[in-house]
Amino acid sequence: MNGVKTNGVNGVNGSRNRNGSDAQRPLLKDQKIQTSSQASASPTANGHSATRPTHGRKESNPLAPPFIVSAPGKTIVYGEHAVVHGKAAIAAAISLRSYLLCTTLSKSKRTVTLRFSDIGLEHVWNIPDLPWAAFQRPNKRKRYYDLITSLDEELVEAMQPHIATVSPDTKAEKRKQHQAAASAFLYLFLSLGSEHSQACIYALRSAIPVGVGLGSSASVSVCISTALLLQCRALSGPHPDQQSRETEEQLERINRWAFVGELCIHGNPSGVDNTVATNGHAVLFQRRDYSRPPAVSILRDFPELPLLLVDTCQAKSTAAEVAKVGQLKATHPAVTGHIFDAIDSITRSAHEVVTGDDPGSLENITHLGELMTVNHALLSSLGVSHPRLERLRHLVDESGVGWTKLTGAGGGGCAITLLRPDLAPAAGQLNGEAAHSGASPLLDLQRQLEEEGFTKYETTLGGDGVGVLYPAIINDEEIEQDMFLAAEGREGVEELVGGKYDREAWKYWRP
Ligand SMILES: Nc1ncnc2c1ncn2[C@@H]1O[C@H](COP(=O)(O)OP(=O)(O)O)[C@@H](O)[C@H]1O
Ligand SMILES: C[C@@](O)(CCOP(=O)(O)O)CC(=O)O
Repeated sequence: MNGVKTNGVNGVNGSRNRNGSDAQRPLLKDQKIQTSSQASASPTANGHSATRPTHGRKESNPLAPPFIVSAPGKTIVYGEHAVVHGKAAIAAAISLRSYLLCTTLSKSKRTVTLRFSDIGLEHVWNIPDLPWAAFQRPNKRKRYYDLITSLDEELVEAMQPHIATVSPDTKAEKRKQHQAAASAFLYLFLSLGSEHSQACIYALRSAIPVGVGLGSSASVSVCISTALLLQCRALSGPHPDQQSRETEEQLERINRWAFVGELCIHGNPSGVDNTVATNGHAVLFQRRDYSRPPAVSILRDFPELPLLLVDTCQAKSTAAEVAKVGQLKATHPAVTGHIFDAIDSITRSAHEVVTGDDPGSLENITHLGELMTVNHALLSSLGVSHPRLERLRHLVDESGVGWTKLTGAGGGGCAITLLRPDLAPAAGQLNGEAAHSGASPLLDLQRQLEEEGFTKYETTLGGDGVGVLYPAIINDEEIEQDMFLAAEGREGVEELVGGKYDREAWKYWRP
């Protein structure tokens, strides 16, 4: 693993691997790790960088210790769907995250394993059996810094027999979910790795509910992209004294490959989800031309809006909702064009407010709230609402606590409600004790939502993008795969990976 500094941590030398697993021991504290410039000395078989010893005897080549990468989910505040058609959107990272634990195996092993236990996916591929020849043909081979804007159909086809064997006996819907995640992984593994790639187990846990519009797929894609780029030594850092420009470059590299993962999972993504999952905070995002990088402005000072995030618990498919809007556009180009333009104006008006003075004033929140109401109505006119979303909106409207819109693809999934500041508890209190005591229209609403089977998610907006825990050690203890996979629910995973107790251990690329 290149350029990733050991934390000099506590426990790097003395870490305990409690099940004596196949994983290699972590690097020693003072062991030198290659930097990317050193690594670029000679290309490997896959065209990636690596150093070659200059003397006759081979240097020992310790395998990487287990490490974890993590990325947040997101909520689209304004502009979903229109963003697929070249308009602007604002999205913010949420505090729910995915975690990918990568355990390199000894050299005698030649397998790559996915253990994505949230969705019940377990799969093993034999590395030598994978279609390397197709991916490494001179006109097909991709470099880690390439910008890829569409999948190569021939490569997708070459990969197909290896995807068809993923969960063949599960129900169609589940199989689709498994094969989508497996495709994202395999396309990136084949693009960034080689037949000499080290055997590794990739174990995934996510606190982000799957397929409810909170960007679970983008978060997973960012984790996969980061892990594979780290393993092929195409990233430097993250470390705190890294220069801004270099940091931005690493994030850009991660984001480009995460977009490829998103292409595998839902066909026609705008890229806004993976961009916010990579960079964190909030973003103003627009992709006018799919052959070029999108225009992205990171909103680091995105206000702490008092938001309620509610799940209709109605399953939806991003791919299906995006396709539905695409179909409407094909049939009614002028009408949908006007709707997209109106959504674009909403996003721009909201951007002015959130980047202006005092975005949290009653007047500005009212402005933002009214924009949400109109944005929802326009999404509804595109056909991506759902009776459950309309019921939710109706309940919120009746309670008078704020303004609601669907977030993400719609067709079910989640909605966000911006709370009136004169009625809402302070943002920090929204999810805590204060939200459960006393009588208020907000509490009444929350009770009613519960009664009708809606689920509230506790989250804050903004926060860091992709992060790395290298090695996977928290408070002097190595995080073991079995424990990680068995951790109970979101709290169990978060407690294990130590976000709360050992914040220093996690490193982020912060430009
Ligand atoms: N925890 C997870 N483990 C494995 N795969 C996941 C996980 N979360 C999401 N995915 C992948 O992402 C897909 C969901 O993507 P999508 O329908 O776009 O939902 P969302 O709105 O949450 O992004 C799943 O079918 C699966 O392939
Ligand atoms: C509908 C869309 O704008 C957002 C989809 O978000 P999600 O997959 O529902 O989290 C699609 C996209 O931007 O790729």
